[in-house]
Amino acid sequence: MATDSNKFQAIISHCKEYGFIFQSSEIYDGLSAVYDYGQNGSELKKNIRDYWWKSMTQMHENIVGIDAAIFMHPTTWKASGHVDNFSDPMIDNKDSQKRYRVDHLIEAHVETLPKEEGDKLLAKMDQLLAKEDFGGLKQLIEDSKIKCTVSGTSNWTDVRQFNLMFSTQLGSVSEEASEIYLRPETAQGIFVNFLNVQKTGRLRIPFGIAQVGKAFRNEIVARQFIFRMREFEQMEMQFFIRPGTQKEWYEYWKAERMKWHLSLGIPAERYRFHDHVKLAHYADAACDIEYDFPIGFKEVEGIHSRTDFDLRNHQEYSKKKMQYFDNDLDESGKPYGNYIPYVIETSIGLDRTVMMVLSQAFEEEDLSTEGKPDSRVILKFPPRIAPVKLAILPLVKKDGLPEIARELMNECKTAFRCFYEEKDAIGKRYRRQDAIGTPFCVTIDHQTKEDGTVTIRYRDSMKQERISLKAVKELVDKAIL
Ligand SMILES: Nc1ncnc2c1ncn2[C@@H]1O[C@H](COP(=O)(O)OP(=O)(O)OP(=O)(O)O)[C@@H](O)[C@H]1O
Repeated sequence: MATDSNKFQAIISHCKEYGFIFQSSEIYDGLSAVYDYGQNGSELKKNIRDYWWKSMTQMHENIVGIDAAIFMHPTTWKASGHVDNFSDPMIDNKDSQKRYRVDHLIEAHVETLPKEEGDKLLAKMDQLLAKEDFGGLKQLIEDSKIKCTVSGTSNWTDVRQFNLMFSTQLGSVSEEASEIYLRPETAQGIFVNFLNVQKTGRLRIPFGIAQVGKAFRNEIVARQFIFRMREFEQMEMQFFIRPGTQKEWYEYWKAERMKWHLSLGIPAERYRFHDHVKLAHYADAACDIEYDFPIGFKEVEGIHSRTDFDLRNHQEYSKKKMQYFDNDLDESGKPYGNYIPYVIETSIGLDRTVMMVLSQAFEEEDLSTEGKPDSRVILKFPPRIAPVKLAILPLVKKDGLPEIARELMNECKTAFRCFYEEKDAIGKRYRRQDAIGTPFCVTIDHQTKEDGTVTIRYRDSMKQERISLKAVKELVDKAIL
């Protein structure tokens, strides 16, 4: 049985064993902080992505989706501030050559201290980070006698900024090639297309543009499975509003996004808001939605009031107008006229959401009865995001049972993902489905031939009942709505 402290490791092993997530290029000993999704992981991820997409676009008449390229004109990243600002303070240990993000190094040390002392240190660190006082941060690390985990020494370099963007060359001949970046966020693809979408879609403020796609960051501390990756997916939505209305829309989206999280069946006490004290260069208000992972409360989603920072800067750097004409009337009866819209952003990591859903769903149940030890590992996914919705299992491989099962398979597989299996005892087959989170199993047996009923077995309660073969599809359809 996994205790709380090793639940994280148990989830990682389970993900590998059941085809959810593998280390990238594992046969070459892997690539750090890069992961591949296997047959079940990619279905789970796709279902979460689809659920987010649908709740943003289909369920909001004033939000549309786009799919912008990963590569963008390099000036994009100057205008957005990423070339100058997208960096973290780092420090290297001279003996081990190991590089640390300063805040992570101090936070790890704080965990070894009594609470009061730790809190003081964190408060001091936050102050110095806010002032970008790198000399002060180095002093704090030295005064606190923080040691490198590899060399065990306190032989530190100065604290320096380290840009997190990956760059590469565009063009085949090296002299002509120009340096471009792999996007570190998807948001800028939305901003540069703001007018294209607004005009062609005849959209009126307030409206939103949503996008899902890969983002790349050269993260330094990268040892938390899919929580912090170098290549990951973001699901972002930029909501364009009239200047001066940002407070109410910020509150609206905070509430709306929390509703979405709760709709995943995760109880409210596993979430909390964390308001930012130190704001990013583009924001006038910001908070995170944090989930209680096995590694503690951590950010899953950010909600940011981005002002007109991005559009204004793109206007300045591109020399193209980024304005919207608002012909609604203000209080004095005049049209609001031309302005650069303000933006509220909701930005959620798809991979972190996968990790959240896995953390919430993973359970090891003790099913021992007197004298007979037994247990099962189960993933209690909400049916709508489970990789497989229905397992169809003929009791035996003969007597016409596989034929009936195949017929059911043909009826259901166009509507949702099913899994067909004839091999092994039925109990074993049920357990394998529990381990990948299949909410329903249906067994076709000899009685099916007589009265057209099947046994349906529910994953969470393990209860079984007989229902009509004809009712199976509708039952699953309803559960995944
Ligand atoms: N390296 C990463 N790996 C996986 N997901 C990430 C990573 N960086 C960011 N995300 C996801 O993208 C979302 C929005 O990105 P944002 O720039 O706000 O993150 P962040 O504040 O830099 O995150 P963190 O403080 O954890 O580095 C985050 O809430 C997170 O879910």
